[in-house]
Amino acid sequence: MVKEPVMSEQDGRSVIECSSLVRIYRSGKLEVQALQGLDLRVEQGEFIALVGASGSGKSTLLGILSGLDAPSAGSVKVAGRELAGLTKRELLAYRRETIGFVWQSPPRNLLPHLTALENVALPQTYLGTGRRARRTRALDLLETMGVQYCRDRVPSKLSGGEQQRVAIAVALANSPAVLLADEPTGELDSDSARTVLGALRTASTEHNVTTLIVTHDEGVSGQVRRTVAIRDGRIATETLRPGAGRAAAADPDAEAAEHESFEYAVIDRAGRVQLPPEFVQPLGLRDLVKLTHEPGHVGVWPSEDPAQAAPAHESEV
Ligand SMILES: Nc1ncnc2c1ncn2[C@@H]1O[C@H](COP(=O)(O)OP(=O)(O)OP(=O)(O)O)[C@@H](O)[C@H]1O
Repeated sequence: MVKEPVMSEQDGRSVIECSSLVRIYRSGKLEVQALQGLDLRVEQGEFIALVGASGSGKSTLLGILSGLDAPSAGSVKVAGRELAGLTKRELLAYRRETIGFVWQSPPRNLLPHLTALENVALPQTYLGTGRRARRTRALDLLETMGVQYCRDRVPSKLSGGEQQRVAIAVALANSPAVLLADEPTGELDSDSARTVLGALRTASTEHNVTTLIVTHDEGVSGQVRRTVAIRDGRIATETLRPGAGRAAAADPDAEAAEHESFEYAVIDRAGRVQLPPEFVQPLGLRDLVKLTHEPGHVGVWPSEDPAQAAPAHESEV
């Protein structure tokens, strides 16, 4: 089966492009705007964490990206395809071929009466892959995830962490362009969570799959290079950690860079920027702030006695 190219018409590298995405839930006279004009771009091979308070719209976004839900307005392109125009049949093919998904709850990811090997082989039948090739690929994926010893066990005989690693192998079975994971470590102890995060990273690097993880777990968000924070249905801030995810032994700069991180705020089309609390609270910024033009950046100052206060926020422009 021929897949659409993993390419955006816009810049040739973005695998996920959400533009002014809106999702409104209606029940009776009530309306909830779960996504309120969200913009997000994720490049080929990126490994990112999506964080945000409960109700901020994370699951809604994942539902749309996975083709299970549709936006009320706006555009969402994955692997170069606009999802809004796809028929039901095309969406089914999209879910089977372009997206791999890992849910929070380990039992939800696997069929209980099939062994780990059979679970990983199953999705490949949708692509018409032959029996021997399915088995070979399933064994390879279980090995990559470090759970080949689980191949003949059914899910009830696996730990939560083992089930999640088998689930990642299932998600990779059809070589998706994008791997989506909704709180994949949410029900695991910290050791298992670390192993599963490592397995996701392996999936991303060895299979070159663009990976987006929704998480509340700071152990996860603190270790990925790019963390995107969603607030009230929009991307509010981003944190970039240049060294995160690089092996220190292989890269002498990685350890130093791991301690360095930059927080970015999103500036919308109207020029609005939402400053994160850790920038606002220490200086008691409220109501009116003073803006100054500085060479190459903008200063944001408390409005009272700005000459004596340190700049509250400086950003390169
Ligand atoms: N099917 C639905 N019908 C009506 N409102 C919904 C529906 N699904 C989500 N919502 C509302 O949309 C908003 C965003 O919900 P969403 O589940 O996307 O948030 P979330 O960030 O994933 O939250 P959590 O971290 O608790 O899972 C919330 O106000 C929620 O109550």
